[in-house]
Amino acid sequence: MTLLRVAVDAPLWDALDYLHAEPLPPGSLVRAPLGRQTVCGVVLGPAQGDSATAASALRPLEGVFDALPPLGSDWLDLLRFAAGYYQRPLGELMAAALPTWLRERGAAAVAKRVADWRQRQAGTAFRLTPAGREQMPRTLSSRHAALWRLAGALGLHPARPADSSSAMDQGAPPRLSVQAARALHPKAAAQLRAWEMQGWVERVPEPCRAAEQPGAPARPPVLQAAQQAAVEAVRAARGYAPFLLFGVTGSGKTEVYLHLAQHALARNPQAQVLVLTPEINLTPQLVQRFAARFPDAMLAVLHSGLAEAERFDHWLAAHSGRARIVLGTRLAALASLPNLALIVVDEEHDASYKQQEGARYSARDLAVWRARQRDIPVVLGSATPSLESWRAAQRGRYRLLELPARASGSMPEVRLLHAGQDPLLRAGGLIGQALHEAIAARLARGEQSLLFLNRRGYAPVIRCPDCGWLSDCPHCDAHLVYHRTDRSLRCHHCGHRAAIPRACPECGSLDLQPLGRGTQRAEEALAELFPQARIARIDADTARRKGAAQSGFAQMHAGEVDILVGTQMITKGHDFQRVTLVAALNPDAGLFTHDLRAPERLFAQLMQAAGRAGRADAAEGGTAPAMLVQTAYPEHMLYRALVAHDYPGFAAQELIERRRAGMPPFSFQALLRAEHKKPEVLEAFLAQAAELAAQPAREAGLMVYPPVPASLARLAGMHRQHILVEGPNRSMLQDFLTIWHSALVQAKARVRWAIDVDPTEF
Ligand SMILES: Nc1ncnc2c1ncn2[C@@H]1O[C@H](COP(=O)(O)OP(=O)(O)OP(=O)(O)O)[C@@H](O)[C@H]1O
Ligand SMILES: [Zn+2]
Repeated sequence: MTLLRVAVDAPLWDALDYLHAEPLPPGSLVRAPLGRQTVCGVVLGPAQGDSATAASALRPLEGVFDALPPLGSDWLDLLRFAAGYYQRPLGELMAAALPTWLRERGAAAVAKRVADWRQRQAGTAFRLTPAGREQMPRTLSSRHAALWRLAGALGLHPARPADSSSAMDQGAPPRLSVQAARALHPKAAAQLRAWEMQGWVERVPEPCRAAEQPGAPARPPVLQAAQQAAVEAVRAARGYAPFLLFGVTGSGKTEVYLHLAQHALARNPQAQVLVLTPEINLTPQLVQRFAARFPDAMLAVLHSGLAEAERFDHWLAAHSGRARIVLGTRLAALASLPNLALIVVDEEHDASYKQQEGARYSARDLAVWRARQRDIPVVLGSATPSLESWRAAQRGRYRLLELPARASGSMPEVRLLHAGQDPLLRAGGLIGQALHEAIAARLARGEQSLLFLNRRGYAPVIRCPDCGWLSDCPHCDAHLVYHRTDRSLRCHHCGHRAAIPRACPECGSLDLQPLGRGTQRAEEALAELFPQARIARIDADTARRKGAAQSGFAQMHAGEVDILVGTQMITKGHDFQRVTLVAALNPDAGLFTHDLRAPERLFAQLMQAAGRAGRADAAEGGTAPAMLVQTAYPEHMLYRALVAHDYPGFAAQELIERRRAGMPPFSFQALLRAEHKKPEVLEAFLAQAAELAAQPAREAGLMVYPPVPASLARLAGMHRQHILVEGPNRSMLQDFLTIWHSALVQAKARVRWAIDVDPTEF
């Protein structure tokens, strides 16, 4: 028997020791007993002989996932680093990094699925060989209808052998999956095997793919000079090299990623490329573009929207090294990728890269850490970089690559519509005079408009005009939002639902009124103003139905929608070809909050939204692309920078403010977040926490602020407060956190608390 140290899938601060018949290499995945359960675990190495566990309490492992290759030492180091940096238990990071399906299964079930997966990968798709292309036509005649169709599906057109030098010949031959072949003829699989024996077709791995199938292999466009320079700079880099690709919307950043991936894959036949994207379901085009460009590379996608078993398959494709391209959301930053050679972080500024519960890691920051660890290039791309990355580029820590112009089409002209001077808006309308006219002009020319506002539902609150009663959530410091479609009131924070009262619960008045506006109300207003228009709405409500958002976007791309209205979901990533008008209905709320990142977010969102207009070269007689912003503050610096499409100007201003206030990126922060049902218990804990922090903070030269309520001070019945710690130096902050954290653990408080390093929400 040997003793092994194992990190288990449980929120424990220490790894545990287990007995096993023979030594196992570090990284081995195992199943280990823990209390009355068994959990997934990862072997860290032999036990150190310092186990707190008494020899009599040592237990043997329950099973070893020997169907899976062990996780690499680089992966273990990544998890250890992340656990240490974010002050979280290793087990919690494992839970974030490993697919749930794996964590919940025994060794036998996993072995079976791995075997099935290997079999599926062994080749269930066929494609023509050069010999088949030449010889097969001689044996086929159109009278054998089934064979004829099968050959046609493989890309061979036997009727016209003379054509073989034309277009068909140049791209990769289409692959035909056995499944698709069977749909043509029940005996198609046997026929394909017979052709395989003749050497006319060959098996190709059927890659893990997202649901959408690639179109014909698309020919890459010739890169423009700025794109070419960016590609060359990254290609020329050796070892760790972080780049910030600052490219305006539509400048062809994705095209740069595709070329970089191509070079990385060509340079090394094992190389894997990791591409992170904020929300994969909103950017299916990205998956399609990669799948189409690399028809022969296995592509895996990793995001939380996959069915659990499916996510395991994709994880396995990455972990086994078979997947050459891995596209995923933030959780993919923690994927096991043994041959990682290049990392791309698309829309690197996006807030969704920061995990906001459990292990609160930043996928972007971990991506950069991984690149350094693996000694490879990492490309952070954005039209509106985070101020952290922008400053890193200014200081020369990241190399700045610029794409200053659109690859096609032109940037929309941004116009600020003064809400205070618009008669329709002043009368309480949602669509002002100028916007009304602009939409009408688009409708007349068959062009599309995209309108967004940041509130879903019908109205953000119901109000009683007689006594001032508001529809508040009983569990949160938030209003219940009125949803007209199912006549409900809903809390967007805790999910609480209530029926709309017939009369005011306070004074009995029957005159309850919706206050403010949400997407449903905007949709209704548009339908009244433009009865002939085809209007679609996409927001978190309509997207709840699986595939609904995708089909909404597909209709938009297909030109079946005239006006798309929605939340910020519709402003991201899509390469719309017919949109010539984008409008922000009411963005002002983002200007005045005490969240230091609110202006940065609002600016990025408006720039992204502007980026959806004018992407194709204007049609003959078409309207010039425009973005309209309805605002009561047209003089605001943020809007002025937007009009000038001036991210660098905006960033310079914001950085001046941040430096003056001593805020990130000029300082480093951590939050102690705490919550409890009883405010007095919460306050006592935070007073104790502040006391524990005082001395080590003084020694490290850090500032500890007094406890303050979170911006949502009560959520689902819990009172929430936090303590902010700030200092000029990351490693001092880290050292302090380690001390403070263990003091807090020892305090054994009854309060739920967590440390959030580099917090982005307050
Ligand atoms: N070199 C090129 N020549 C012609 N067209 C190009 C070129 N590069 C990109 N395009 C086209 O320009 C459009 C915008 O490119 P792409 O989607 O890569 O830009 P992006 O910077 O990633 O956009 P965004 O940030 O707005 O999502 C696409 O339709 C793309 O096919
Ligand atoms: Zn609530």
